[in-house]
Amino acid sequence: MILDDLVTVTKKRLLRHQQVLSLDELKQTVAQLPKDTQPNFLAILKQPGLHIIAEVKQASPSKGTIVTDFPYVEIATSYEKAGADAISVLTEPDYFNGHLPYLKHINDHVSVPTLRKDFTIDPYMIYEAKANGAGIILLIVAILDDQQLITYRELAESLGMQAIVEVHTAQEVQRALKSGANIIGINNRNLKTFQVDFNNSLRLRHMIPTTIPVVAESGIKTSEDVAILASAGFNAILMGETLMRSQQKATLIKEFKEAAL
Ligand SMILES: O=P(O)(O)OC[C@@H](O)[C@@H](O)c1c[nH]c2ccccc12
Repeated sequence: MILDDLVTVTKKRLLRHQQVLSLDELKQTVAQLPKDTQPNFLAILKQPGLHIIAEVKQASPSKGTIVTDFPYVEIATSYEKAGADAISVLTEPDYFNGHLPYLKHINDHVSVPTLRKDFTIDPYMIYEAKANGAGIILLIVAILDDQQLITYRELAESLGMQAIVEVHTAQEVQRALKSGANIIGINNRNLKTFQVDFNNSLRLRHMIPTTIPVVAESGIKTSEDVAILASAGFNAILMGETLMRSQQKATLIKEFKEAAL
């Protein structure tokens, strides 16, 4: 199963990274950084309206290569200029063609918060996210146990970052809530089968109290989709492929912002 493979390759990569830079050394680097390097994403989400997290992604296991031309810094700056509230950057190399330095380069050129989009399975990766300028990390409930969900989120928050706790099922929503998640992302894509069901986020939204910001993720394509999610009470949408495939990314973001009003 692909999610298991992703966890396996991530574990191997983690060991390689730790051979180059130990956890202690990485922690020392992070200790030099100011806590609030990026605007607080939770505070942004708590402002009224539907916020847009625009994703920089070259490939995915379900779609293969999405774009061959990939000027990731330009893409990120055009997202920001068009009004994106945050930028998601894939850093997973084996299945998404991501690269951790992309995050650093993008952070050097934008001022909105960035999300390190990866399969976080170890505190080391949370320090890496911080060292590369991220303001947000992703915690996928399907690959973490209850204790990890708590300690990883608390670690991120102690470093001045926020965690999007990602769920796909009702049971996972319950686990996310129990862990004290401050931001929940409902993925329309089942990461085990890659099937996308746009209604998944709409079905699960009501389980989450309105005090906790909720992000709808994956398979969002049209202004109509955006309008539906806005009226269903979502605080943000996370959009990747639709924007990556568009020749007019900025226009599209502006259209989506209009549709959300
Ligand atoms: O490209 P889409 O369908 O707009 O989806 C974006 C985002 O939701 C998706 O990339 C994603 C959601 N959760 C993830 C976890 C890992 C990797 C990728 C993802």
